Amino acid sequence: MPDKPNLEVCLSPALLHLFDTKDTVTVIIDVFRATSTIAAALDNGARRIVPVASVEECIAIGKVTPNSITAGERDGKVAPGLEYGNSPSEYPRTFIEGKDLILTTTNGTRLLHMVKDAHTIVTGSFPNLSAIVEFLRKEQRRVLLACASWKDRFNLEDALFAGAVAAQLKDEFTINCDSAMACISLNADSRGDYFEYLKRGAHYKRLSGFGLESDMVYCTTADVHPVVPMLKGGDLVVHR
Ligand SMILES: O=C(O)[C@H](CS(=O)(=O)O)OP(=O)(O)O
Repeated sequence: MPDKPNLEVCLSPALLHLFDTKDTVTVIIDVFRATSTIAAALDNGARRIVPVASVEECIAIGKVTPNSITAGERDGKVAPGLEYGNSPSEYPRTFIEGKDLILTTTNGTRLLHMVKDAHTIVTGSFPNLSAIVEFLRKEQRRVLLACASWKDRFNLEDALFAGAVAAQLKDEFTINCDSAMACISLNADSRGDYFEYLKRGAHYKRLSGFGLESDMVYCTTADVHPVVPMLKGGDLVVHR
């Protein structure tokens, strides 16, 4: 019987250099809120998402891209010069269908640009949890679950999502990685009530200070946007 592929979890972009991303399927995870917003916008019909590192680049690309909107935040608030923010509820089908979303965020889009040599890069969040699990199951390739964390510091929500994925795949993959095991334990501790569990987290407290509790309810609701956002030629598009 062939060996089961490895599954590992990287808990912060600051630790990424310790992992071999070559030929992996790397799942970028930024539950609050970038990868949840990406799942929402693509499932609601965005043509593509262009993830960019800086606000300046976002504005410049927006200017030359027809039917596009510029969006993103810095430190949780809409960045000056951009039209929209990083909230999944800002992108219903009635608004985003057929448009290009040029997006820059503090943590999520930064990590997307850091992974260079993966075989495939996709983005994961609770709204597309089962779609990601099914995709990884079918791919049968080495997996890195990469947490965007918060400014390089460990965060509970990305680790919990990594645990929710790893727990479902643990019999089909080899897990010889303590961070993956720790994430699986977090997932068991949560008993599937992701929102309640994450209320204790620093990121929840910071974003609720901006009145963003409803966003966090959205971002912890499983399987409402069953898409696999995949990086192709620098854009995120729905994998079909
Ligand atoms: O908008 C968000 O949810 C965060 C903002 S902050 O870094 O927590 O202030 O950005 P993201 O890149 O989506 O983590």
